[in-house]
Amino acid sequence: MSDAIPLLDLGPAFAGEPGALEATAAELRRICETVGFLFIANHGVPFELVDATFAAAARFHAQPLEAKMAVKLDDAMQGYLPYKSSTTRANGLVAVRKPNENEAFFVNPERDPARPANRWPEAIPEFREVTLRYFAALEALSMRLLPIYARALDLPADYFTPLCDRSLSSLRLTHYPPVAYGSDEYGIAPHTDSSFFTLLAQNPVPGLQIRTQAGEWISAPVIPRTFVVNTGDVLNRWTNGRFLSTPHRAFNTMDAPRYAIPYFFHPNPETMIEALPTCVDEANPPRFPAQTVGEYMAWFRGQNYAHFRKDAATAA
Ligand SMILES: O=C(O)CCC(=O)C(=O)O
Ligand SMILES: [Fe+2]
Repeated sequence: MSDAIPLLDLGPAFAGEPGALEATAAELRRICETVGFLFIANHGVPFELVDATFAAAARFHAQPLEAKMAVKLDDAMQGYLPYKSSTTRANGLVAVRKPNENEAFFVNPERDPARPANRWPEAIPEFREVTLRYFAALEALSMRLLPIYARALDLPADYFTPLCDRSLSSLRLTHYPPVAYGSDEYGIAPHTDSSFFTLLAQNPVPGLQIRTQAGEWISAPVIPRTFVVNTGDVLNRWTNGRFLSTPHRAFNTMDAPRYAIPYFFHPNPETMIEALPTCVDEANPPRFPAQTVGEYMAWFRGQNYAHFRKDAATAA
């Protein structure tokens, strides 16, 4: 099953080898149109930084509940999301009623002085430095990927760059304790991501499953030193449905804790998501209403995080 999720080697394109950008973009186009999930190799992110971030996630979640509640999720969607307090409602897939069997900590970028800064766990001084360094590395990788996505869509290589250079991306550090799952229970229930794309560092503990176009759930293989990349709903809408946003879910079936450190890359909040010029024509009219990224995210978060549901109801 492992070849069901293709592997894309970024080495030649990132090295600027002649013809490599176009060849890599053509391969990315094929994968995004048919699978929506891929592994990337030679991405340039130092492995020590990935390991250090997994360690930071473990250290954060090992704290007493009281210390975690001191940095509880705020209105800017940063901080601690307690165990079983999110339900994957905005999934468009299955009626999920039970909360996810995980807890998480969200880190946001700190570049916008108008937004409140992240709140950091006081007892772990290195946590801030490590997670912000990881955030910066994945943001840099995302910006390097944009020309490949642009060429995959027959757009000028720099098309997405000014639309994504002040993104409100977010890093999630999730803890899935070992549990016996009942019916309708998941580590994280079937969902698509809201992102442009998501970069998920290869997990030493398996547990991610993706739903193929044929409707079958398959387990993602463990390929050391890669990232899993998947198209999110924003790019699915932007491409008028051409790039798939593929459903996935995760469980922890081991006896030990499982951590995941997905980075959700988003365009700038004011970027308007309406069918890209190369994804729409007379025979293929726009399928989604034009919406800014900010508007779309507000809706998505209202659906999935209990904390935001009141706001969502008033906004609706
Ligand atoms: O735990 C994983 O491997 C995937 C997590 C995920 O899909 C998410 O947080 O959106
Ligand atoms: Fe996801």
